[in-house]
Amino acid sequence: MHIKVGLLFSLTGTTALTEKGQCDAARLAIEEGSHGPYKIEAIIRDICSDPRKSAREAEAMAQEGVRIFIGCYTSACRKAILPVLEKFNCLLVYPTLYEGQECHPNVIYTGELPNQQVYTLLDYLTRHYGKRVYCIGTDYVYPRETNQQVQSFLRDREGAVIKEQYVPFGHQHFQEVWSDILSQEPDAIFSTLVGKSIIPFYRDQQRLGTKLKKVPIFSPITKETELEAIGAEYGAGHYSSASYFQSLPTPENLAFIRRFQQFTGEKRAISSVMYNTYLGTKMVLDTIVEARSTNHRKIYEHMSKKTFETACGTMLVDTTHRHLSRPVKIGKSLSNGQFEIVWDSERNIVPRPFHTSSRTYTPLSDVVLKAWGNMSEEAVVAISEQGTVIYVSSKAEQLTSFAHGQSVTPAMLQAMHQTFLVTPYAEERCQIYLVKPRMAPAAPSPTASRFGGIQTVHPGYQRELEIARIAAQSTANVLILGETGTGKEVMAESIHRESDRKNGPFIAVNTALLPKDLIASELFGFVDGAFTGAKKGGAIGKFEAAHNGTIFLDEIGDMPLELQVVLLRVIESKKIVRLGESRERAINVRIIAATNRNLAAEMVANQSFRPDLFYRLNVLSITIPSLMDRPEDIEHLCQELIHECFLTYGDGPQSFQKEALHALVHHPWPGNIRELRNVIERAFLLARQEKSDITPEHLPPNIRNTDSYLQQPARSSSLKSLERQVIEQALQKTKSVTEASQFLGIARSTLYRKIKSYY
Ligand SMILES: Nc1ncnc2c1ncn2[C@@H]1O[C@H](COP(=O)(O)OP(=O)(O)OP(=O)(O)O)[C@@H](O)[C@H]1O
Repeated sequence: MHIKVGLLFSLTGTTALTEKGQCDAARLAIEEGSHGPYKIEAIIRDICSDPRKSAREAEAMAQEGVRIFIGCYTSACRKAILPVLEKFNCLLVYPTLYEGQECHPNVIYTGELPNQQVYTLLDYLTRHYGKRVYCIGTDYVYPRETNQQVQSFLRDREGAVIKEQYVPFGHQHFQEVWSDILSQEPDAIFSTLVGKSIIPFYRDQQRLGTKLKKVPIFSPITKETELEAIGAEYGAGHYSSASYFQSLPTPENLAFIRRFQQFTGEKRAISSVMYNTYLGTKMVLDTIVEARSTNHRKIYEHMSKKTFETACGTMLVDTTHRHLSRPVKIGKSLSNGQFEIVWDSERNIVPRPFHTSSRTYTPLSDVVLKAWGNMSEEAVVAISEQGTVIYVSSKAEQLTSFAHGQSVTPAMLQAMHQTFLVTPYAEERCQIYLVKPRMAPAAPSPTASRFGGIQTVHPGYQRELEIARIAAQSTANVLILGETGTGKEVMAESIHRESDRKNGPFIAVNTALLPKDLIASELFGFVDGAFTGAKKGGAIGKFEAAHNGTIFLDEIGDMPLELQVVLLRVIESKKIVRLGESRERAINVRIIAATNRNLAAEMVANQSFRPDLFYRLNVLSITIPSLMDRPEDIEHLCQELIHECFLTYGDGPQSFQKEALHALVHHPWPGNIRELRNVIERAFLLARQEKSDITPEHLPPNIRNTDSYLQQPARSSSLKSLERQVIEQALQKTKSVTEASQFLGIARSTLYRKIKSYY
């Protein structure tokens, strides 16, 4: 089958300097590929850097049956052909770095986006040269849009664009611009000049003397091809960023350079726009062969499931944004026209075509991180997408020796994970790590505290057990707080068993599991005919059933408001009224309530819990720490749980292999003891069948491999949840919203708004 591919490049015109090389790169990909049953014919049209000509040529080619286009260097040319792509159902491979803000269903973008290229460059610039930047660009959409992002990036880092200057396409005289730059004394220049203007701009700097030479030019555009045109001696000492540089020493790149130079018969410079064009053409042609289709939707569907091994690392098409997730490097130009790599992301940077703010945190988030860093037992480190430390708490500084502004390599991260217990929080533009020293798992020691069925060596939890002991000796209502699966019900039952009521009933009710309209009848009972469907003869409720004993109200935060009023009355009057009856019945019941939510914060946020009921229940409050916060308890819990399994099943393993226990102790256990229990029971049954001890092979892979942290999902997915935890802690530690807002260092109104957004 014959497929015509339209190559839309400027072979004349101001941007021909860059686009000729792109055209050659596309031709190489077409020539050297093996295209199965397809014969690929390249049709080349010179679009002369002219948007109207681009649209005319594209339309004419589409009428001749072209459905795949490659090229359109400037955004103006790309935008001009979009209606043609839509009209004829065509696909454009757009292989050029650009300003983003687009995700067109007929385009696949294989050039770099500002978040991949410009932010990395600016990050490097501000770290090495300063924060006052002079922007110079050609007057069209790419430079203007990009400079808005530069403005925002610098503003977020207390820097500034001291001037934005634009010149028309093809502008050649830069003396005035340079004297202006000289008078402004910037720390660096950010250039988005394209085409022929680049040559005099760089040359004039050299000519105008040594003072100017000291100001480095950072440009996403000026690469090997442009340096070749400028003259390498004029272009040394400046910076650019991209996935690809000709100087990359990978075998794939060396082979690519050889093939390219053989193909063109010239020993000429190769730059990233050329490689991105080669890559985009190859990706689309390989996909056409695989998908057996030239339909743009099918091509994208196939492409977005694949990874592509390239001369600069593995890349993949982002399934939502049609751009490439890619590694990025920063190069400093040398006097031989090549770039020395001075920074490498060493991992892919995901594409974010739509610019919001480059800022990693909102001001509140900064405060939250600081508050978290100050009050938490954990050390806190935040690392930007570009691999720079953007926040490090003082604890983290001591523990990890990371410093603010430092570049962190994957090897350094790996070392951190191996040395410490690390919980990663994936944030949109950064990773936050909560870091703790790995504690040697302590066997229950003489210092272990026991209360009912609970044993702990964790000092914080031991203090909570003291409160539980006081609760057992009193009749006060108790509120138990803790994440799901931490053992709130076990705690409630232990209080009951240790109290004078131990011979009375212990009745547990999970309000969240009851249908809303049945909670009242379940709790307070009902008489014959009280409501449609009511059981004949009526029934007593849980309160009456718990008479002279304890009622455990789990998930109390889910109780509807109207029932909270009734519960409050019951607590105050110590009497209940069955549904359908007016007679009051005296009851003697101790109430223990539990929740994994923050009732105090919910009261403030949306009044979904009555403060008077909260204070009635919260006479004594016990907080159960999550298992992640008390790893020293895990080993004895494992021993207890395996023993329990042994008693249940009558035979089976009674111990763990050392490696298995090590893996269990070092897992973060987001599901707490409930998850630990399930894992141990499963491992017990597998080992029992093999008549062996529990070994790592009996554990699920994510637990077995303690170093598999890179694959582990972050325990919490967003900074928002971290922020929420900090705010909840602040509300718990303080007596009012005003005090909490002072503690956090934010306005009271901001705190109210934040709380409202969580619930
Ligand atoms: N100290 C403990 N020793 C052994 N097993 C425990 C202990 N604490 C809790 N468990 C077990 O962990 C599981 C969860 O406990 P429990 O139901 O008390 O947690 P919870 O905090 O009330 O959970 P949820 O919030 O989901 O209601 C149960 O299987 C329980 O037997």
